[in-house]
Amino acid sequence: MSMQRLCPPAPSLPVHEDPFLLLDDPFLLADTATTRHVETQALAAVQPGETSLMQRAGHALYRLIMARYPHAQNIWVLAGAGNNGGDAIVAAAWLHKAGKQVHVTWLGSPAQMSSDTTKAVAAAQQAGLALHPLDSEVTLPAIELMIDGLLGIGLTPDRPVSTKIAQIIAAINQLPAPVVAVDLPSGLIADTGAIASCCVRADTTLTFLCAKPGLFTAEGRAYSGEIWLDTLDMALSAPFPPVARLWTGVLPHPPRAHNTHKGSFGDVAVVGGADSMTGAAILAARAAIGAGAGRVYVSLLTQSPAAIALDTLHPELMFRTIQQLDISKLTIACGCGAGQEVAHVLPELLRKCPRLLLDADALNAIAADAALQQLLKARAPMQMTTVITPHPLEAARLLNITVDQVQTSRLKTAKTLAQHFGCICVLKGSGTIIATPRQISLINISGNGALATAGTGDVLAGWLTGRWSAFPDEALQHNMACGVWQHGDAADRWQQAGHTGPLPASQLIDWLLCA
Ligand SMILES: NC(=O)C1=CN([C@@H]2O[C@H](COP(=O)(O)OP(=O)(O)OC[C@H]3O[C@@H](n4cnc5c(N)ncnc54)[C@H](O)[C@@H]3O)[C@@H](O)[C@H]2O)[C@H](O)CC1
Ligand SMILES: [K+]
Repeated sequence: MSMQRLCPPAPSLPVHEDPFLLLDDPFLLADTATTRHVETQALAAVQPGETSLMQRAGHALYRLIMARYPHAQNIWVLAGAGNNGGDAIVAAAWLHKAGKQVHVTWLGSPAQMSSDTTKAVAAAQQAGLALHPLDSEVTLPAIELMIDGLLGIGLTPDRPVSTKIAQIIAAINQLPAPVVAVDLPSGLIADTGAIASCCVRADTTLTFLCAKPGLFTAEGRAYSGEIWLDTLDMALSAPFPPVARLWTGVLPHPPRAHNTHKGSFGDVAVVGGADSMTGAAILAARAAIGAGAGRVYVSLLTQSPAAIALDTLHPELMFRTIQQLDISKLTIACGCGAGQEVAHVLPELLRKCPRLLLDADALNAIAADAALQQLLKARAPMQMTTVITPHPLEAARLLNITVDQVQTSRLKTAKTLAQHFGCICVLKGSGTIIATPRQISLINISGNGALATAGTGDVLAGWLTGRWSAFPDEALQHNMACGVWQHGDAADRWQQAGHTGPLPASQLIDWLLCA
C-alpha cells in the first residue's frame, strides 16, 4: 500500500479494532510525537543506497500533482526552511524535469539545512532549477498551481506563525490557483486541527507516513481539501499507539426479519420540547422512528394547554406524560428543546433509565448542577449506559472551560468528558468525535456545512437513540459512530445533488431515510 485517498474515502471500508498503528491501516491517526517515532524508525530502516524518505515524499508529491493537475504548467513552489520545504523542493525538481515552468521560493539557508534537505537542494540546482529567496519577484506569467511546503509537523503549536510566513500564506490564499499542501496545510496544527493564527487553504493535501488527526477535525476539513496519504513504502516492525481512528461508513445489518414485530426493536421516548420549543422534540422523535425504533413516545415538557398531542404528519408518534411511561424499559433521548424544565425530570431519568442519551438543554442543566453531575457519574457503576451529544459550547459548560479550549483540543475534550462522566461522548462539530472512557476515539469523516442549521442536532439525537433501540447488541461506540456517519452522509448526498444552502432539519430526516 503506498498512496491512497482518505477523504472523501472509498466506500465500504473495514472496521478495525486493532489498538496499534500499523502502516497498512491508513485510518489510524497518529499524533506528532508518534509520527516522530515512526519517522525515526522509518529513517533507521532505510538501507544505504535506498532512496531517502524525503526523496520518496517529494516523488509521491510529484506523482499526485501529475495525476490531479496534469495541465498545470506554471507552478509556484513555496518551500520553508525545514524538511517540509525539502519535500517540496524534491517535487519541484521532478516537475522541472517533466518540462513544467517551476518557480521555487525558498526560505531556507545552507547553514540550517538537514542533510536530506541539503541533498534535495543540491539535486535541484544540478538539474538547473533555481531556488529564489522570498524578496525576488515571482516571474511566472500566470500561476496555475501552488505547492505549499512552508510548514509541516515542525510548526510550533504554541506560537503564532511568523509575520513573514503569515504574509506568504495570505498571498497564497488570495490567488485563484489551486493549492497542494505538503503533509499539512501550513499553519494547521497536526494534533488538534486548530490553526496557529493563519493557515493555507489547500485544495489537496498529501500527508506522509501516517495520517494526522488535525486534518480531520476542528479546522482541518476546511483547510485540507481532498486528503491523500502516502506511507513512503515503509514496513514498520514496532507498532505504535494511535490517537484516534477515522470512521468512514456504516456496519452492515441484516434486513429486518419477516417474523419480527414492533416489540423487536424497542421503545424510545423523547423527553424535551418546553414552551415554544416543541419542534425540537418532534424532530428527534421522527428521526428515532426512522432510525429503526419499534415505538416512539414523545413526552413534552411544555405546560401550554395548546401543546400538540398529535403529529399529524407522523401519527405513529405517541404523546405521553413522563408519569405515563415506564422509564426503566425505555431508551430515552432527553434534552431537545427542553429548556429549564428539564432539570425537574433529570433526577428520575438519571436514576432509572437504563439507556439514556443526553443532549442540549439536558447537558446545560447538568453543567449547572453538581447534584445532577453526581447522578450522571453514578450511572456507569450501576450498569446504566449514557451517551452525551454536546456541541462545543455545551462541552465547554460541562467542563467549565472555554469554547476555544474545546475546539483547540477536541480529541482530549471528548475523552475527558467520556472518562469524567463514564459515558460515550459524541462531540459535535466538523469532524465529530465519538469517545469512550477506554477505547480508541473515532473521528467521523462525513458531513459538511449544510448541517449548520437549527434542528439538525435534534435529528442526530433522535437518530442515534433510534439506532440504539433497534440495534441494542451492536457495540455502542460503533453504533453511535454509524449513526453520526449517516447523519453527515445525508448532508453529503444533499450537496452532491446540487444543493448549496443549509439542509433543513425536517428534510434531513427524509435524506437519512433514503440512503
Ligand atoms: N524527516 C524525514 O525524513 C521526513 C520528513 N518529512 C517532512 O518533514 C516535515 C517536518 O519537518 P521539520 O523540519 O521537522 O519541520 P517543518 O518543515 O514542518 O518546519 C520547521 C521550520 O518551521 C519553523 N517554524 C516552526 N514554527 C513556526 C512558526 N510558528 N512560525 C514560523 N516558522 C515556524 C521552524 O523554525 C523551522 O524552520 C514533515 O511535515 C514532512 O513534510 C517527510 O514526511 C519525509 C520524511
Ligand atoms: K505544508
